[in-house]
Amino acid sequence: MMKTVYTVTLNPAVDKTVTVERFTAGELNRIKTMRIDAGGKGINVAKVLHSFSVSVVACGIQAGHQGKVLLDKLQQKGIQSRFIEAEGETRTNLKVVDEQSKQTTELNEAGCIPSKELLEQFLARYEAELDEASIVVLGGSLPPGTPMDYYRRLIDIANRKGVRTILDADGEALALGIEAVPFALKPNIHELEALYETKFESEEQIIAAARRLVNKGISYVLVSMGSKGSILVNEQEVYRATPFPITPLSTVGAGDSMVAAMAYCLLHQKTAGEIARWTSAAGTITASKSGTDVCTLDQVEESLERVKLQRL
Ligand SMILES: Nc1ncnc2c1ncn2[C@@H]1O[C@H](COP(=O)(O)OP(=O)(O)OP(=O)(O)O)[C@@H](O)[C@H]1O
Ligand SMILES: O=P(O)(O)OC[C@@]1(O)O[C@H](CO)[C@@H](O)[C@@H]1O
Repeated sequence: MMKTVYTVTLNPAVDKTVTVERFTAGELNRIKTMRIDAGGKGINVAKVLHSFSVSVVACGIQAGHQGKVLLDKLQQKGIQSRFIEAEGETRTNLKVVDEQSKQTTELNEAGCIPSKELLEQFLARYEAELDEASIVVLGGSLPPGTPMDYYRRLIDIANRKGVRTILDADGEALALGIEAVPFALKPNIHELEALYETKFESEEQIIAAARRLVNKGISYVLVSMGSKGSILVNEQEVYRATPFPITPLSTVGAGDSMVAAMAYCLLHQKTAGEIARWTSAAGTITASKSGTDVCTLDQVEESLERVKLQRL
């Protein structure tokens, strides 16, 4: 059985992570350390899956010098990539880590604008290559000018071919993507609130919102809630996973590690309870690492029992 995971990152980034002692808006902040990583949600998922020894292909759109930097970084890690080249320049996203508060401030560029022809070319290539995939992960913002229903189209194609999809997006791209009924969704709490234009006052409300999505035919909805952990809902079950204590170094990519762990669990036919545990362990370990550095399989396996899992 084919076990390759395709990750789609239409708007990737070179992530520049800097640390400052104490970030103060409106003042001069001296940088203490700096690192560059290949970034973008699908790319981060590919990094985790590659380190889990899963066959993975990172696809998407790249451009210019920064696009080459990104491809070089993937190559150095041994990650197979199939990116279409656009005009312009792949964006650089700045992540400022405050050493004292342990908070990360993110400044994400909009990204380069792919032409209509290039977007059509990507769709055609995606459709042709999908025959090799067993799971497709669609993650992150759409590049400026991309039709908001682009994820819906990508999910429609995958559904027609019987390939399971995991969607991690926000705003209108998420809302329209849901219409195509992806196999799984990983919204964070803010994305879920924005989707239903509400502020959740209780866990029951979060579960009810996730259930509405499951009732549309989505098999798994995994809601991540930062240090508060996550809630996994499927047709029969609801789980709450509470992470073990960590010192967060950079939470960038923590959600992507959860998505990667979900893909890993689906490939290995794990139960809903196991998915809740694995995804929580993966996200938590990545949150304890610097830059866009991600969890390893050994670290996740060693921490599984430290996740507090409750069936609700
Ligand atoms: N401060 C923290 N302490 C412990 N675990 C954390 C912390 N922050 C994040 N995590 C872990 O990471 C997971 C994902 O976090 P979050 O909900 O912030 O994801 P996200 O918003 O999708 O992140 P991103 O988009 O940056 O990848 C959480 O469910 C939790 O397991
Ligand atoms: O601007 P988007 O596409 O929503 O998010 C992009 C991004 O913030 O997401 C990843 C972390 O999840 C980073 O590697 C990257 O910079």
